[in-house]
Amino acid sequence: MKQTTHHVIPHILERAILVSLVTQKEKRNEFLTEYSLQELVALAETAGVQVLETMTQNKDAKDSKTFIGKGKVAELKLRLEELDGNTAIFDQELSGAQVRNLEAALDVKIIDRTQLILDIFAQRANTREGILQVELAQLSYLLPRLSGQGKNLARLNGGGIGARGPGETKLEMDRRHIRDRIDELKQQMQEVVRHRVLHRERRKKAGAFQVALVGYTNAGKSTILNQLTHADVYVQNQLFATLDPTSRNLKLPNGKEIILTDTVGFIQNLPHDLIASFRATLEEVLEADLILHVVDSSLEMHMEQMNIVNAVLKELGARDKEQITLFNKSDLCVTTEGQMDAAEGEFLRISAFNEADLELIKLAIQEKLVSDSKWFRIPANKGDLIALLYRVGEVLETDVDGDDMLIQVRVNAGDYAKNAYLLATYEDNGQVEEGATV
Ligand SMILES: Nc1nc2c(ncn2[C@@H]2O[C@H](COP(=O)(O)OP(=O)(O)OP(=O)(O)O)[C@@H](O)[C@H]2O)c(=O)[nH]1
Repeated sequence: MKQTTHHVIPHILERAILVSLVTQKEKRNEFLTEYSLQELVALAETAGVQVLETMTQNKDAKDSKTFIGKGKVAELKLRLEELDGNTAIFDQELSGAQVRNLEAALDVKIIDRTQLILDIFAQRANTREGILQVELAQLSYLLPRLSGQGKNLARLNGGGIGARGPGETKLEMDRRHIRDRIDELKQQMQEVVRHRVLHRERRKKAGAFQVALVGYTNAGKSTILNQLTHADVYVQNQLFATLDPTSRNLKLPNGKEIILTDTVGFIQNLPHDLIASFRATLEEVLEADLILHVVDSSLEMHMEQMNIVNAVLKELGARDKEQITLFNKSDLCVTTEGQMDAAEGEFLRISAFNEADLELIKLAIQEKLVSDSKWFRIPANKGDLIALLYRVGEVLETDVDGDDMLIQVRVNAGDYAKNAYLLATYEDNGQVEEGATV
């Protein structure tokens, strides 16, 4: 019987040589290029590819026809034959013409970094939103790469990378059909986005404090979410184990509940089509009151990873959000003060498996929540103002002092500003410094 779920499609084993081109411009940052190639190995293995070896080509500039140049193509062909390879995976994005020329010259399947990442996403997508987003990204990648009548799609009929995913059967369509399908997917996405916005608004109305876990892929975001909330989110020592955002309630030491959301991992050179297609998901980060930026501090490259995440956050417009950096996996390494100083704002050095560290995370969130709040002293006969406070934010604590009610509220800046003329005179700053000596 034919299986329809993409998880169980029999895997066509790719035996691949991984190729990276270092141009003069990139040479200045050789370390990053080398790291990118190592990462490509991890990505390929995550996608189920057998990696035969890696190959680097130094060149002044890319070759418009074959990307790496004729001589290197000949060398690659020889190695593919010697090692019985059937695939070449390139660390940079290739044009449609380059793919066709390389295919003609090498007679193996040609994949680039973007296509590989899209393939992993296609295997991971589980929700309707994730599936739509991946298919949209795959087709947007494919469309400008089709030649003539789209006959080159035949190369995908063999299955494996580039042919897998939610839109699998649809990848065999011609150009016109692909355009129609992209329009259809965009429409369906609008519906999904509308739902998401409604859902977010509802959550905002409910006044919940929202915290988003962001970070480079494999940094430990899902583990932290699971450990903090006893959730059951898929954790794997693999890249992009989580694709769809997962939200859970988390109770803080003071008894308040907040919403903690795990998001898709970031990676360098995240394909542009993917960022565009996943905007709806990534925008969850924009709604957060606080970002927990998880860093795998056991990696030599963790500073570079941090910068990449910060750059993506900037692209999303989330750069000015409050951040706490969590230098995770401290059980595996010693992170120096100097390295941690590079964090934006506050930071904690933690291990997701250490109970005391988990408490520290909760306390840090609690501190932010409380520092976001104001105390008000409202005379008992001003019931309307008390009701108003419940509308402009989340009431954290109440107390009574003689005839006055003391109310601590995490105010929603916009709503508060509109009502400040009524409320400002009742702000009570003395209350915040609890236990202060007179
Ligand atoms: N030693 C150690 N391992 C950890 C720690 N936190 C997470 N891990 C491991 O790191 C790997 C990745 O963890 P995940 O929680 O899946 O990472 P993620 O950031 O959600 O990954 P993506 O879904 O790829 O974005 C898993 O094997 C975890 O067990 C930690 O503090 N110490």
